[in-house]
Amino acid sequence: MAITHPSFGTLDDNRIIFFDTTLRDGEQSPGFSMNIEEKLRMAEALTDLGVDVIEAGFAIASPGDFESVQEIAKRFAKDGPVIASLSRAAAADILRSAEALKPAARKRIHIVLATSDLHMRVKLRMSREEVLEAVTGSVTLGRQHSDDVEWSAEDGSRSDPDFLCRCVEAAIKAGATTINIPDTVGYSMPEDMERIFTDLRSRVPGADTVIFSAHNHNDLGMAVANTIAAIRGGARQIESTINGIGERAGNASLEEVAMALRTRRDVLPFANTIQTPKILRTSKLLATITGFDVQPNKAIVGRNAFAHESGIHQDGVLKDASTYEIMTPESVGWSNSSLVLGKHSGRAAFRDKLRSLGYGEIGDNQLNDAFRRFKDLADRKKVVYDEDVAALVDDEVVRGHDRVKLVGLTVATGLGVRPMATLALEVDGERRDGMATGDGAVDATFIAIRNAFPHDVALKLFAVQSVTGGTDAQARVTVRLEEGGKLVDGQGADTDTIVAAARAYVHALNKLLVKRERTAPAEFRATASA
Ligand SMILES: CC(=O)SCCNC(=O)CCNC(=O)[C@H](O)C(C)(C)COP(=O)(O)OP(=O)(O)OC[C@H]1O[C@@H](n2cnc3c(N)ncnc32)[C@H](O)[C@@H]1OP(=O)(O)O
Ligand SMILES: CC(C)C(=O)C(=O)O
Ligand SMILES: [Mg+2]
Repeated sequence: MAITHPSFGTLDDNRIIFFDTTLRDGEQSPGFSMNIEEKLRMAEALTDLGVDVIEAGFAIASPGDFESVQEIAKRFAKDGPVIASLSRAAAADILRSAEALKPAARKRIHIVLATSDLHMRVKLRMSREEVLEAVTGSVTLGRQHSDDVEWSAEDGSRSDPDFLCRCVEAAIKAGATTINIPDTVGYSMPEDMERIFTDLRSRVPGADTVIFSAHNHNDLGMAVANTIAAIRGGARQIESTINGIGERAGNASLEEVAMALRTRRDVLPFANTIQTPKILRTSKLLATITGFDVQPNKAIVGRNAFAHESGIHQDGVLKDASTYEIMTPESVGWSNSSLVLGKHSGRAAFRDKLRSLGYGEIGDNQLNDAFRRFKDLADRKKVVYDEDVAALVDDEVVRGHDRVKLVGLTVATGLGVRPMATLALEVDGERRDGMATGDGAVDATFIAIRNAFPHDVALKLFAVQSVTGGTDAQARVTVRLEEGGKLVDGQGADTDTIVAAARAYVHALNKLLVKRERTAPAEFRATASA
């Protein structure tokens, strides 16, 4: 049966709404925080990917979160996806979300309140009656600020079914237009999930006037299976994240749900707006921004997702790829461009490669900067692989607003020699030089950065990965810095591991500066500096 929704109009019963929470639940995982520019970049990529709703943040959580939601709302002031902000069942939270969302063309206030006996007793210290009153009060207030209100029953899957029905009924009566039943701690089995939605839809008065939504966590590795089960039970909105990032073991991964729906249309006859060929580049952009690659065997976007090494499989794939591939690599964005890039390639080939990798919308300035860096890389590397190009362009996009830039680095090192680094930074346009010796070339480089731009932080993680194979491969370095309990990750890629390390450190430093500014009291924010 078709349903009418304030943000989407009339929706066919087989239409699945993709609600992306990479920027909210995804960002809640340690080390995954993003600055405003990075969130805007991700929001644009998610829009390009075709998601229906972007949960941009939790407006009351910090001044920075408020600003991120507001900036994303401004970016989509004329059209675009529905922009959502999370709120507890508290007036201050709801008003803060409403304020941040004001500029958006389409907005959603998302209100959450736990309904399981455990959470109500231990965490909220509220009785069932108090929770019911809070559902009614908060959703009523939400509706005074937006036609589109989502109500979530935190820990819904572990809640008493009868009480959950009463809460959902109260939320619908107060005007909620989407009802989300999260499996907050990833406890459910698929059959539980299907039953929860079937029961609610058959038992709650008014259930046929709202959209039911599933939000599954992956603590037992069931998030995607549970999401599919929820759809079978009647959920028509699914909440997921790119690469499955999120609290603890993460959320259902958007790319896995989208490809399950596409690949198994025979048993899942549903429609959605996800442009699956854009999946890989969105996944890679997130990995570049956060500094965390997915594991090689990750479904859909892992390096090995379409790789075949054993002879029998290779023989099969050579005869007909469908013997061992249930979807084509191109359908999720792995390149099918036959052009091999190298030092003799020009702008046309570079642009073609970017298009085939899904970077259709890149601006001229970014293209020119990326092309310059590509030429520089091609001088040092025989073949520039797709992964190299993606690392290089994403690096360019992510670094666009940095206050501190690495402009020069020389390192002298060797057997029996104390390594020495000499470097130049540009800080807000002003050149600063630094020089230092250290226990190793990386140590010397990091001390030289601190000499050029004094700051007091702790290095918590230093990790090196190779972007492709071979001795001329680019190294991708991740650096985690800590300041006053705040953690940030920076990333850098280069054929020279020390240069990649310096880039990663400087990237982390820039994130820290943004974080410092975002959390400083308003009167200090204009003047905050290192
Ligand atoms: C399942 C989820 O993912 S929910 C979203 C989780 N995300 C986050 O928490 C990230 C952002 N959070 C924050 O920045 C902070 O926790 C804030 C700003 C929201 C609140 O900070 P504080 O005021 O210092 O409270 P603190 O975090 O210590 O405790 C949470 C309080 O909210 C209450 N609370 C928790 N959930 C809800 C809710 N849904 N509705 C109303 N109150 C709630 C708790 O009972 C607790 O209240 P108490 O201090 O009276 O015991
Ligand atoms: C805020 C809610 C939807 C949530 O993230 C959860 O319960 O996991
Ligand atoms: Mg969650």
